[in-house]
Parts: sequence; structure tokens; C-alpha cells
Amino acid sequence: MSPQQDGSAHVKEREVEVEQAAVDAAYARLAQMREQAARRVRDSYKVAQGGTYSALVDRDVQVMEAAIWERSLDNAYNELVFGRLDLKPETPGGELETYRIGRLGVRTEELEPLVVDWRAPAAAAFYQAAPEDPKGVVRRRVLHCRGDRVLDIEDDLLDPDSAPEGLPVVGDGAFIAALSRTRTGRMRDIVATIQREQDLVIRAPADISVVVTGGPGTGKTAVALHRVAWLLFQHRRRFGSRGVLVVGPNRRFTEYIERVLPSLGEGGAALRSLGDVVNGFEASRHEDPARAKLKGSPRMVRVLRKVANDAPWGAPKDVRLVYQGTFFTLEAAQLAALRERMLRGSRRPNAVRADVIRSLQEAAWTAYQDAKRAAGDASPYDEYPDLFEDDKRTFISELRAERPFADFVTAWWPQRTPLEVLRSLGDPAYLAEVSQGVLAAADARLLAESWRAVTETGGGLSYSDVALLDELDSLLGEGPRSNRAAAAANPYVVDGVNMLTGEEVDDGSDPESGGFRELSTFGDRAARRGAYVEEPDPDEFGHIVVDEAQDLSPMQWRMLARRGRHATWTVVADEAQSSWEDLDEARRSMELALGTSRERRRFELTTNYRNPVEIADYAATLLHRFLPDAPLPRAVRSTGRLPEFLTAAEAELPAVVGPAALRLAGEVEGTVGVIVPMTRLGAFGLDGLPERVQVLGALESKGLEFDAVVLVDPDLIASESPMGPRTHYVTATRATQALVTVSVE
Ligand SMILES: Nc1ncnc2c1ncn2[C@@H]1O[C@H](COP(=O)(O)OP(=O)(O)OP(=O)(O)O)[C@@H](O)[C@H]1O
Repeated sequence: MSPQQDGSAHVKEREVEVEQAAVDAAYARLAQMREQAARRVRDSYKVAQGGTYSALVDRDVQVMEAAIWERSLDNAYNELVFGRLDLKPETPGGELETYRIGRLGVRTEELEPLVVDWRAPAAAAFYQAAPEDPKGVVRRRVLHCRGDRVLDIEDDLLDPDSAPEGLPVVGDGAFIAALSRTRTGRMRDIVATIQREQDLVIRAPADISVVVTGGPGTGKTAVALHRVAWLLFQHRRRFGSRGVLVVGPNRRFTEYIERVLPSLGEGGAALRSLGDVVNGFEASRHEDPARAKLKGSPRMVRVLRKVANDAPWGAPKDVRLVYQGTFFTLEAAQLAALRERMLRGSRRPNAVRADVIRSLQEAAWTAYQDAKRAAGDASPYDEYPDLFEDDKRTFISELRAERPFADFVTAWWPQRTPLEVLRSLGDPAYLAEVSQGVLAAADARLLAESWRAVTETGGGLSYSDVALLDELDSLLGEGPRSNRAAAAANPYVVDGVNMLTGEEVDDGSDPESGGFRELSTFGDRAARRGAYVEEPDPDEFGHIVVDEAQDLSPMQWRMLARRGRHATWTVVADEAQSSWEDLDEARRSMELALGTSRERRRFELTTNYRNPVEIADYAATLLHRFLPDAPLPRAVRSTGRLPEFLTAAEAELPAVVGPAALRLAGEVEGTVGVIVPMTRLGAFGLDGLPERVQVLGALESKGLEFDAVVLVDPDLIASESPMGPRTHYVTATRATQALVTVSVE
């Protein structure tokens, strides 16, 4: 007799019951583990309360670990088990070996496996087995659960020859059902239905970088996030301690994907948009295309280097001082030479400021002696410099406190922040001067205008500005730690001492107690909230994921490269969706960021899991207008619903778009996106529509998806920038079920 492949309701019911019993057992054990974990948190919290420094550290580590474990158990609760493998017996005629696959490894108290973690090597076959290469799997079963209830199952018989008689095989498309599920506005994990070509990326060796390409909806984002979960599971020490950074194009996108990693039990990765990669800055404004192109160009490095190394705009070029009735001058040429000398060997202006001030004092002493000599007051100092050390010391300490000298120093070589420097470029005359030979005059004016609007606290920054601030931060360098906080409050402070008064300045960073205080609250917070502890981002990460990488400018690549000098990378991109004009330049920038020391492997994903064929076919016509030979991902689902095309007079747009969105909201259960040209954002307040309907600009829609989309004025989207046709293509590939475009007549 062959396997029982009739799929009858009776067989299915019985099989669902079998799975439910196994799932119940796993949940019962999970509840026990949860209780043990809670006890561990309480116990470890009690360890050495109020004890020594090292006991506090121990307590912290334990509380932290216990809290993380507790949290991952909670996260695994929903749909804990989603798969089953029946493996070929080791001896012919023997029993099939059975494993259940789930979000987390669960063992009995006797350490018998009840559920295998999907990331464990033993689970790999669940994703990689195929009829042509069954990898020992006879039957693969996907469980469709809600919470702890098994709703449905679907089997794949991969090796019929090894199947014992009567092996039930049931199912009717759990995978397609998973793809058709309505969208909630937050991306879901795909652990239960990862496909083979995706799994190859997820489980690629941990010490290589991967570059994943593929059309819209091929699961690039999903795969990148599952790879992070796999890396953290397999190499928790390495990636957990060095940190993982996931970068997406904008805040809306990071909000969209933020639940995926926690739902996989991993909350430890830093999720950042391109606007908040740099500590201390938050930008959420898209630059207009002309400025984005200029600000993203590597030419900006030349401009910024000059700005960082030159004296600020308007600073005096020389300084005239007086000491005991003798006037003397530090000349412009002499000062310029000193500046050059101090910055030689790529030394950074903020880092060498204290050295600069010492050199200026030396130069002033020499100039003073020269002035005395010139006035006929010949000094024996030249012959016997040692005899005059005390005089020199007095001179220097008095000079230090002289207001004209102190004012000169703070004007000519201030401790500067990146934001101050960027704002100073809002002066068109200044920017014109420093960008001479690099930027055309009209371009400089365009940029200056945008920086004039940036406030002292960073209001008005765009995504492109953040990369420039990071470049400036690296060019300016850091002053000694004590300088940074104090200098922000008082420009006369150098090395923790106020130049004018000689007083030591306390900036509140007490190296003895600071770390201790921090540690003692660290565990408290973790235990109190039972949550992951928010820590500032480290300077560098062990692994960096770059999503929508085709849109990164060279300056943004440089910003990420600084955070991943020793990292492995997962880069996912689709050049057909790029907003960056010079694709060769973008590729070179990526190559530089990824470095050459690591092996790099390329993967191509080929199946579109988002769009039904009806929408994918329409999108293909748009793609082929600008890339006639581009390969297309294969869509696997059909809805029978063709895209709709409406038109409206410009003034009537809102009157047509609103009802269209409302109608779609009635037709689909999940989200509706109204995607409008960037220049029309703000003109569409869709009052009175359900919360499921969102209005967003074309560029903001990158990486997102909705059940239904109303695409407004696609011609304008296509003409808003040189890469507009690609943006139009992106917007047409956001819908999972229905697409309505509204063009202007
Ligand atoms: N194996 C899978 N099983 C179920 N759903 C999947 C699978 N792979 C991808 N998906 C779903 O397909 C949709 C598209 O995936 P994703 O956003 O990762 O694609 P993408 O390649 O990053 O798209 P884009 O280039 O348009 O940003 C998501 O809803 C994702 O959950």
C-alpha cells in the first residue's frame, strides 16, 4: 500500500489531533521553563545585594541573562511549534525518526528533545529538503497554529520510496495560505515557510559577508532578519557581545520590521534608520533629489575636510598681543604654518587642541622676545634660554588668562561639534569659499540654503545630513573626554581647566564612580521591567545588515563603514529600485565599505512572495520601460483581480482618492497605503478614513507592503527625480492584493 495521500477530512482531523497532543506537551514544558526562568531572575537578583563592585557586576550579568532568557520564552509562546520532520529510519524497515521544529528548543527534564530550534543544524533539512534532494526527509509537515491551537497541517512527501505503508499525507496549500494572510502593518517572521533559496542565505557561514539581490517581494528583508536570528543563535558570544546593527531606509521601515527579531526571540540587534545611525542625531526628512545627489557625493569629503581643518569662518587670521608694555603679533603666515604642522599625519583638530594652545604659547613667547629685540631691548634669553624658564612660565600663565589671547584661541581653534560646523555652512559666502573647485557656485548656494534652516539642536536635518555629520565627527576627532562636555558649556575650557580663571571644571564624568553607578542601575532596570536594557550603540558592530542598500549614497556607505571595520555584512539590494543615479559609484562605495578581507558570497532570490501575478505583470511593464532586459521574479499567487486605473482632474484628486481608499478598506481586511508624490505629501489629509489607511510619500514606501494600494499621480512620481521611473516601479509593487492608480487627466 502506498502512503495515505487522500487528504480526506477524517485523516486530517486525526493527524491534527496527533499534532495537538505534541504541541500541548511542548507548551506544558514551556510553562515549566518559564517558571524556572522567573525564579532564576529573582534568585540572581538577590545575589550579593548591595555588595562589592564585582558582586554587583556578577549580579548584573546574571539578572541580564536570566531576563533575556525569560523574554525569549515569552516570545516563543505564540506558535511555538510549526513543523515536523519524519526522517528515513537508519535501518530499512525501522521506524521513522520524528522531530518537531519550533521557535525555540524545548527539552523534557530528561533532556529528550520535544521541539528543535529552527536555527539548529538538525532543523536545516526542514527548509532545504526537496524531492530531488530529500536530505533524509521522508515527510515534511507544516503546522498552522494560532497561539497554542493547531488549526491546519500541510504535508510534503519528499521521498515516497522510503515512506512506510499508510503514512498519512495531508494538506491543501499552507504555504500559499501564509502568503495570502492579511497584513497588519508590521512584518511577520516567516520561520514556518522559509524557502530553500532563502534558507541558503540565512545559514550561509557566519564568517562571510553576503550580498543578496532580487526583485520586489522576494523576501530580501525577511531573509536578512532571519539571518541575524540565526547568527545570534549560532554564535551568541561573538555577535551578542560585538553587536548587530540593522539599517533600513527610514523610520517607517524600521517600525515596520521591528517585531520580526523579537518574535524570533532576538531583541539584541540595534535597529536604525539611515536618519538615526549616528548617536545623538535623529533625522526623518527626505532631501529633494538635487540636494540628495550633492550631499551624497564623495566630493563632499573634500569640502568637509577643508572646513574641519580650517579656522572657522570669520576667525582672525593673526593676533596682536601686549605683555608688559611690549606689543607683538602672531602673523597670519606663521599661524597658517602652525595649523598645517599640527594637523600633519591626519591628526584631528579637536584631538590636538591642547597641543595647539601650547604651541601658540610658545610662538607668543618667541614673538614677544623678537618684539623686545626689535625695540632695541636685546634679551640674553637667546643665549641662555634656561635662565629664563621661570620668566617664560610666568609669561605663559599670564598670557593664558589674557582675554585677547583666550578670545583668539577660542575663535581660531575652538573645540567644535559636527552640528556647529554643518550649520556654519549655511552661510552661502563661506560655503562658496570652502567648496571652490569642488562644487559649482549654484550647487553651493543650493546646499547653503538647506543648512541655514538647521537649528542648534539639530532640527531640520535630513537623512543625507546625518552621513555628513558623521563624516565631520570623524574629521574633527574627539577631544579628551573631559573636554567634550565641558567645552560645550564653556569654550574657554581646555583639558578640564578654565583658561581664564585657571579653575578646574567638573563635567560630572567621574571615572571612578561613573561606571559603578551605571552598572548598579543596569540590573535594577532589567529586573524591574523584565525588558532588554537600552544601551547606547557601540562605536563598531560585529555584523551589519543593510536593507534597501541600492539607495545608499557613497557618503552613507562611509558612515556605515566606520561602524563595521571588522564586521561581516548582510547587504540586500535591488538596483532596479534604486534612487541613487550613479550605480557604479554606489557599487564602488559598497565594495569599499565591505572591505576585501572577508569572503563575500552573492545570492539571488527569484520568487516574488508579495504580489499576485496580476500586479507583478503590471509592474513588469513599468520595469521594462527603463530596464528592458531585467529578469523578473516569479509571482506564485493569483487573486484574479487586475489593477484598476482611474483618472481625475488635478483639483479633483482628493475627491477621487479618498473614496477609492475607503472602498479598498472595505474590500481588504488589512492595511491600505495611499502612496503620493513626495511633493504632494501634506496635500492629502484623508480625514475620516480608518486607521488602517495610511498616506505616505513615494520614497517612504520603500520596503513596505500593504494589502491594497492607491497610487496617486504616478506620472508625477516618475518625473520627480532622474530615478523617478524606478520609484514609480517600487510604488507599484507594494500591494499584496489590490492596486488602484489614480492619474491626473
Ligand atoms: N518564505 C516565505 N514565506 C512566507 N512569506 C514570505 C516568504 N518570503 C517572503 N515572504 C513575505 O513576502 C513579503 C515580501 O518580503 P520582503 O519584504 O522581505 O521582500 P523584499 O525582497 O525585501 O521586498 P522589497 O525589495 O520590495 O523591499 C513579506 O510579507 C514577507 O513576509
